[in-house]
Amino acid sequence: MESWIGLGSALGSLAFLYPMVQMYFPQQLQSYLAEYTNKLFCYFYPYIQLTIPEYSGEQMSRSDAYANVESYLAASPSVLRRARKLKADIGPNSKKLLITVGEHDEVVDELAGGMKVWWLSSKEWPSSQTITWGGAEDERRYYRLTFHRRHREFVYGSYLPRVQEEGRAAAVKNRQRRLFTNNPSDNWYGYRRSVWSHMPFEHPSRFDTLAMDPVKKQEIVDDLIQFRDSKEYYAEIGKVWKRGYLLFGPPGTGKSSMIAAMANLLDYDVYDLELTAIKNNTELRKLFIETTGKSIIVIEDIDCSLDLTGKRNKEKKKDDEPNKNMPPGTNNKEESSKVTLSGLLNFIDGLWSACGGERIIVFTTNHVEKLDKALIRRGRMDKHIEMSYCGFEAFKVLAKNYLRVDNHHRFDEVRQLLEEVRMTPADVAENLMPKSAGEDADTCLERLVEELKKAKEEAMTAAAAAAAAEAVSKDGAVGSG
Ligand SMILES: Nc1ncnc2c1ncn2[C@@H]1O[C@H](COP(=O)(O)OP(=O)(O)OP(=O)(O)O)[C@@H](O)[C@H]1O
Ligand SMILES: [Mg+2]
Repeated sequence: MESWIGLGSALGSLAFLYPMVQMYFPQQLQSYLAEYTNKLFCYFYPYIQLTIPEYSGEQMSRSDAYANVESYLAASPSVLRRARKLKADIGPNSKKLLITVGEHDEVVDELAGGMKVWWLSSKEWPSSQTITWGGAEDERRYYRLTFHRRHREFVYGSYLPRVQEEGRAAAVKNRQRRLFTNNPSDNWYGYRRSVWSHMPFEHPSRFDTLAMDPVKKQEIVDDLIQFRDSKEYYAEIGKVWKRGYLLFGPPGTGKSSMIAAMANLLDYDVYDLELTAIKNNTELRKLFIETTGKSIIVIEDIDCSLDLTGKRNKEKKKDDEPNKNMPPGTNNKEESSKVTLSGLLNFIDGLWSACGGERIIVFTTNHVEKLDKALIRRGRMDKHIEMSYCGFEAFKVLAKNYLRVDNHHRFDEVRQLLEEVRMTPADVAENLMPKSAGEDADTCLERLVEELKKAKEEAMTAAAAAAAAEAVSKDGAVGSG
């Protein structure tokens, strides 16, 4: 079988005769010759060759199809075993060494039913003497797939889509996850500028280290996994494959930690969207379009983002009034963000998210009551999660995590106090963390109990003071009445 392919290549190399044919034969004879040579070629050579170049399109950007084949071959041990030349590289977004078929080598992929296809990894240099930036980009790498004509339907309809899908999945598994932050729009244009900056995402938070009610936690984990695995379901019901989460609660209750745990669970990238750095809805749209699938788009402290809440609207009105401290002619309106509620709603709704699926959008806030109802209605923010003060179950997770203890004689006391006092998981965690090598679980739990008692006393004193103030104001009201 391989000898047929060799023959094909040999016949292909007869192409050098073509200029001679052009020179000595009239036009019509030339086309006859071309047609019959082609027929003769097909008669002797029943194989089809399909080339997937590394760079394609007007922008000459790296082709996803090429990258997927590369990952597919790297993830197929039976194919790789037959390679004589291998190459190893850490790709732009990968965290592991990718070992795949080296250049000028050909491997065979044996499929069910004794069917075979051949992958050649190769490269060529452009014939024209054009000058380009950088040396390596001059080489044009490509994969060439060879298969028998009679397998054409199978290759186009099943094999190639499978190669792409498996390659993509392997690349996702191997990729270094990233944390993106939006650049100010003044930096968006020019050589190699981009709307997002990124760094490796290496936050250690996981669901098993997250302190919260275990039933609630399990419900969230199930919901996320259900979302991740529901590609077909979303397509079936005609819904964009996205889900919105609203995390609300006081500072230090684990909202940001929960987002990191979500990203780690699902293996998604995180886009941290700073709304105040965005000038208008058009910029917001551009940012969204430039996000990729398998990602969590986060807007932290949404109540502090301009124009979205009642309070901010009032502040905006104040901004619109002329500022006496600014020179005449300058407009402080320009300084304020013009991202509007409707812009943000469009951003979350189907309109712009139609450009791709598998995205989770998370808003966090300390003041859920301040948010516009339109923003957080179901369908936009599908799941509302309250992160609250530390309960006993949440404390047990922290004790296990920070002190490696499942049980302790102090636990009953802690349970009692946590029912009476409100303390955030961040504060509980801080008290549980050993401050020196000599501190053991006893010391840390004792410190926590002391702090809880202190907080209880403070709360009682504050309550008594508030009651006294109320009594005074009531007396005053009665007296004046
Ligand atoms: N529920 C929790 N489980 C485990 N650790 C927590 C939890 N809540 C807070 N912490 C600890 O406290 C620190 C601060 O928590 P985090 O940043 O997640 O709070 P937050 O709710 O996002 O606060 P803010 O509203 O101020 O942004 C974390 O680094 C983590 O160590
Ligand atoms: Mg936070």
